[in-house]
Amino acid sequence: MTITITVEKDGFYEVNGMRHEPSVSLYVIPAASKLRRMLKDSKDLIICPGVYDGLSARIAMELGFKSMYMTGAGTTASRLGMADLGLAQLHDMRTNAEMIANLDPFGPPLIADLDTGYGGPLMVAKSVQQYIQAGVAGFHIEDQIQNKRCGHLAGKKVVGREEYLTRIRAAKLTKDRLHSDIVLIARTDALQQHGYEECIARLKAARDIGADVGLLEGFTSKEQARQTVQDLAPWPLLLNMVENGATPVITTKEAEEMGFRIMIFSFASLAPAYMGIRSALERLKTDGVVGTPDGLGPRKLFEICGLMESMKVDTEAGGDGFVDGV
Ligand SMILES: C[C@](O)(C(=O)O)[C@H](CC(=O)O)C(=O)O
Repeated sequence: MTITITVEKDGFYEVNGMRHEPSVSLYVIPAASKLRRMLKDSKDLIICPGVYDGLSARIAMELGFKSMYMTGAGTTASRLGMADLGLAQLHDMRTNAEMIANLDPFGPPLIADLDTGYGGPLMVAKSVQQYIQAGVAGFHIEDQIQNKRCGHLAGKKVVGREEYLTRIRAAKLTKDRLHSDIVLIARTDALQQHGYEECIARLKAARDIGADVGLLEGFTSKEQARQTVQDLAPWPLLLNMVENGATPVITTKEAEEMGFRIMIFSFASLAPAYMGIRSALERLKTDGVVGTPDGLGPRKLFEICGLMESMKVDTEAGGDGFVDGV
């Protein structure tokens, strides 16, 4: 016999088509558990557009993406106005991740960049704890030195294997201590400095400590990407697709066929934001107007940012702020 239980957004659930009032809370599934289930219960590629602020996250949600990635490069660019050179610290990253992860409690789980973990084992433990408390569903932690840089720039340096594994161990112990489902993604940037074999050795060691997913940063060819999936199978791997970076363009279809389980697109919002904002400001400079298309007024933009839901919350509570609309 098959019993189909469908949990609705309001917490009511249906068993074989009959609607029931919840006697237990079925609907507050932590994002981390959601992501873990997505990894476990299906073989589908988990596609995460890179987002870097509230608006880019809202757009990803508007389009129905099932998961998102908070880019450290984008966070650094948007919050600090600086390049991805290890300048964003735990506070910058955690506050951004927390805001994005909590925009919609029923929304897509968020994977967030945790860079190097921002220090020694104690600091890694603190960082992981803060990500868990912020509602982040998964994070990657890497082996670059603290003065790190974007994984797609030359001149990267990594710490020794043992120090890297200390970071992974600190992360794993923290998530276990807090009984969190947060998905631990072990990233290595050792390819430039030490070559492919060292990357595989590092990732295998991270896997043996209990990392859930592996990430080899900056593949230089499609063959190498495919080979890594095979060399580490059946361990799930994440592919970071940065167009015009170190890796040739790999589509979601190709990544799925290669056997990757998660794919992040770090610059999916940042690069288009640059192009869009720049051309609008150019028009302003040359024509004296921004040239915003018809229909794209404040209301439309606020609707993307939850205007209707906010009005509903106020009205349901008896507020009179929106009785005459907006
Ligand atoms: C994935 C990454 O950590 C990010 O911040 O999005 C960056 C992206 C980039 O700067 O190219 C990385 O690959 O190091």
